[in-house]
Amino acid sequence: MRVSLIQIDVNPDEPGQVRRERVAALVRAERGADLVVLPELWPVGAFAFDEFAASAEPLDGPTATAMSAAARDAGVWLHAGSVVERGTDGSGAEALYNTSLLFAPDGTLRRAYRKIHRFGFDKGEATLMAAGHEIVTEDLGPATVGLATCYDLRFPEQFRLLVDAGAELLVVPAGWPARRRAHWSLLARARAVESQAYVLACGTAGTHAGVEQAGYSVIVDPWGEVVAEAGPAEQVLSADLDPARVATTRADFPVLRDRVLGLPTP
Ligand SMILES: NC(=O)CCC(=O)C(=O)O
Repeated sequence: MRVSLIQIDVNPDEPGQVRRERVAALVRAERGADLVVLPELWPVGAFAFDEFAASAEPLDGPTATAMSAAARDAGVWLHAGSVVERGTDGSGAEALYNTSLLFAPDGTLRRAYRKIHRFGFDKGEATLMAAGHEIVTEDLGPATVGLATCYDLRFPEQFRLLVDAGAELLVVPAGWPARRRAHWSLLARARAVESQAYVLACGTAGTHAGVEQAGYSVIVDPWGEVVAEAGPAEQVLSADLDPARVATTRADFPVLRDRVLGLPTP
């Protein structure tokens, strides 16, 4: 199974429509891959909080439309990273979500995942966006993917639920800052080891809203070994994966079988 992670440089001087067209061309160039992955909030920048509202779009907005066409033209599954989604909350009030979009090779939007853990504590994304509540997986044929976004990487309980739902490839688009790059690399490997699954962690490059991005997108195998790692700049990171290794790793070293569910709380 061929996967390509496109680590996009989010440059605030590049107009949104220009970036969409540029990224669509990069996706089309990955014809032959099975799965292409883009980072978190690449149309606006994960830390460009002041621009979230203005850049918000519905699930059939300009980014989704461009990415649907690119997936279809390339004939690939496309995890198009995330967009600021303009949606509604449970009461029908308008709300923004950090929503990842997964397109099938025919261009249909197959899954939308609203980020569960919002970053920023009491500011930024955590106050501007509403939280998702749904664990999302999708069977791509060669493997089942489980979706998480950036800060979710710090919450192993979400990854347990993804594994329970059948995930073999954990796809994590991100806009991770350079100053916490060590956490990014460590957590990507930790989630792979504990899940005995591939982790495809795709970040951004460049600096936006004064926040230097880490880059260093990484593909980790079910044993926790790094299969491929990007540098700090814009880059396409590709690798051939063997999804059967998930089952063999879990069978040969069956730690997931030894989980004790329902441990008593202190
Ligand atoms: N966009 C994010 O979720 C940033 C997460 C982050 O910076 C961190 O977990 O550290």
